[in-house]
Amino acid sequence: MGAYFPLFINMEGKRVQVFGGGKIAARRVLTLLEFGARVKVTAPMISKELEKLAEQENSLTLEYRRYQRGELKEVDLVLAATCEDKVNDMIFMECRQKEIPVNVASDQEKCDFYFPGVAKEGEITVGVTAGGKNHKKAKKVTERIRELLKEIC
Ligand SMILES: C[C@@]1(CC(=O)O)C2=NC(=C\c3[nH]c(c(CCC(=O)O)c3CC(=O)O)Cc3[nH]c(c(CC(=O)O)c3CCC(=O)O)/C=C3\N/C(=C\2)[C@@H](CCC(=O)O)[C@]3(C)CC(=O)O)/[C@H]1CCC(=O)O
Ligand SMILES: NC(=O)c1ccc[n+]([C@@H]2O[C@H](COP(=O)([O-])OP(=O)(O)OC[C@H]3O[C@@H](n4cnc5c(N)ncnc54)[C@H](O)[C@@H]3O)[C@@H](O)[C@H]2O)c1
Repeated sequence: MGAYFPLFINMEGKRVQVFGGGKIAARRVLTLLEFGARVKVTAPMISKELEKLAEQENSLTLEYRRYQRGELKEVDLVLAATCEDKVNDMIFMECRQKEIPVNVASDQEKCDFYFPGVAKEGEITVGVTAGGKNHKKAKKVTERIRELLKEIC
């Protein structure tokens, strides 16, 4: 497959539901909040990092429970980031059925969009992807761009 086109989306007020409240969810929620999204995290166990963030951020709500099949409604975007591949698959299938854009962190084949590495400084925003072919390189390039933006912006 060819490279994915970097579409820049207005996230202001968009309703994002994130399943899973661990390391990956925390990293991505932090980014989404920076762009004005309204985020709901649903998971039986939620990290301290997210709990702290929820105390400071009105746009972040936490729900301490498991995903329930058929539950999705009034949501613009879904991230499946639980540690259970089967659960992520079920979330993916429900989103497909309801035509809700979905990203499954454990399976690049089940992503309507990839989550990029994000470097942001003032009005400049850069999104980085290696198209699912090299996550570590995407991370390295993002870190270098962050340094560069700090220097020149
Ligand atoms: C850019 C970044 C954004 C972010 O996540 O915030 C990102 N992955 C990052 C890091 C990273 N990811 C992984 C490792 C562990 C080391 C390794 O495996 O090499 C590390 C390195 C680390 O964390 O140090 C593991 C991993 N990742 C995916 C799978 C499943 C699969 O490939 O099928 C698995 C195996 C899971 C497992 O089996 O357990 C899938 C995806 N990860 C993506 C994005 C999407 C496009 C990827 C691309 O552009 O190439 C894509 C395709 C879909 C999506 O999730 O959107 C962020 C770097 C930026 C930053 O850190 O600033
Ligand atoms: N895309 C990426 O960049 C990337 C990188 C590393 C790992 N991963 C994948 O992302 C996923 C999450 O990784 P992590 O390190 O954040 O895991 P983690 O163990 O830190 O967190 C897992 C979370 O899933 C929740 N969970 C478990 N069952 C659930 C259910 N039925 N409903 C809702 N939530 C449920 C747990 O309560 C916990 O909050 C894994 O599948 C991992 O393979 C992706």
